[in-house]
Amino acid sequence: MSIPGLGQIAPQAPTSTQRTINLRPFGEWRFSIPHQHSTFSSNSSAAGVTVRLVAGTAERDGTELAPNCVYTFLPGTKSKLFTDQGCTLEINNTGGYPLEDRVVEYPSPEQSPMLSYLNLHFGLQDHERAAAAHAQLHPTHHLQQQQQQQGRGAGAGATRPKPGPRVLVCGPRCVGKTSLVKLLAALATRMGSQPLVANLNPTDGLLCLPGTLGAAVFGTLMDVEEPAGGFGVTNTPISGPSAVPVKNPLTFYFGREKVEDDVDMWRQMTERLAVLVKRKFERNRDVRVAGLLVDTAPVEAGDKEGQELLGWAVRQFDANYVVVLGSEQLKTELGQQFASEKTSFGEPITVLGLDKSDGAVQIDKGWRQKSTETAIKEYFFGGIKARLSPFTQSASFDELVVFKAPEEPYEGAPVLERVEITPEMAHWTLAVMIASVTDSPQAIRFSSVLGFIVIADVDQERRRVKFLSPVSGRLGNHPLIWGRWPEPYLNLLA
Ligand SMILES: Nc1ncnc2c1ncn2[C@@H]1O[C@H](COP(=O)(O)OP(=O)(O)OP(=O)(O)O)[C@@H](O)[C@H]1O
Repeated sequence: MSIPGLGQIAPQAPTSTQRTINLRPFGEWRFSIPHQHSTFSSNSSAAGVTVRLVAGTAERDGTELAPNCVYTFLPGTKSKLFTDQGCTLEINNTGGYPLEDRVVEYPSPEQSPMLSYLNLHFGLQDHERAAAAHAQLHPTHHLQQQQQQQGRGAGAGATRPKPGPRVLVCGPRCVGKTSLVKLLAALATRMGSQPLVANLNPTDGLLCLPGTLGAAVFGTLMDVEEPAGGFGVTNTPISGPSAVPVKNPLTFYFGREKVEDDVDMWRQMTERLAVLVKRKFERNRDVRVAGLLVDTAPVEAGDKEGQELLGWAVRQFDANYVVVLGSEQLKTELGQQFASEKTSFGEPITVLGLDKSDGAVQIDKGWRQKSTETAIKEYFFGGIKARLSPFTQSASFDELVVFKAPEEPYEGAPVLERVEITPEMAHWTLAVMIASVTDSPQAIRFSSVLGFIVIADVDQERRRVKFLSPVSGRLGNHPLIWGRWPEPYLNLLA
């Protein structure tokens, strides 16, 4: 018998952390697992929320989940699983993460924005097939010989081999631009294609830290588990052994958060990236035929300067499709801008408007900052699949050559200034450039990034600096660039 007030604790209903959901065709399971912060600690060793595909098909941004495999989605992931044929998913939150999720189903596929995204993919595949047929009819070596005989360089007009579709995806903030680029890249690779993907939005990094612009060939499976869904830092050779094939990005160090922070530098880097993309097209038939997908920074309707910069990018990359997500007005404005323009191959520039998914959500400043911190941590210490041990190195001030991007860019400002190491640099991430310390500041600024180090400690009296590097060995005569962003939010050695 129990005495009221002093009796036994009423038996608790067992709280199950596992549940099963069924999705109809074209349904989505949308989920968000907040970044971990000090007030929350997981009550188990589970690294995140796990999902198993029990029946049917499911994919994250175009990359399919294998049946019966357990996938772990980590804190800091905001995404969806989509099914075209219907599926059953088993979701397990043994760690008790504050998961927010919901199932979204549409009365018919026509009402899901995914249908238009898939149709875009099929349209691009047609274009790719046409480019492949063109390549078959006009083998490159023959064309190059022809150009040489005619005394024309590789840039000469109509005889150049025509690449596959070059698609620039744009739109206002957080409408799902990156998700669409990921989806199109993943679907293309599923068809055996090897498209190039370029990122012109410094707030994100493509297979690299935020603050960079870059491009990479996507010819293999993407990592569905990492928070950035295959575009993050854990998919590169620096991240060590990986179950998912790594990609080799070509990266420029912008060192600022937004395009507006240094428009002139952004233009110059975009122009150089486009030159390298075209060079890749010239040298690799498969990549050329698969074409290009370009992700861009947010631009709103009515933003004349933003649209002018989009126009610049379209011309540099010779894009023949401009996909505008989530703004009919922006689509109209860009349609007018490109109405009478043609690519260098004489193709019209087609502006397509697509609806945004209502699942694409605004990412607030705090979430972004946490994602940036996570990317930096993962770069040096690895993710859940592969832990990395960065090397702590010590050097005298005279051994490192550091350049700094000017605080506030102004017309005629030097691209870089040589600086002494100071305590102010502690905890900043510096880019290691593929250049020599004897190169000109211009050559260093526009060389590509070899990797990053983080300054751990500066001892001004002894003129020594301690830093973390993902690889052992001296930096040799590689110069370093100290950018203006991402700021040192965290002490990696704490
Ligand atoms: N259908 C969806 N369901 C759930 N989440 C989604 C969906 N589509 C996109 N998201 C998520 O919404 C967020 C914003 O999407 P995304 O990053 O693709 O937008 P964006 O337009 O590229 O953003 P930005 O303007 O910051 O570059 C991301 O976390 C993405 O994973």
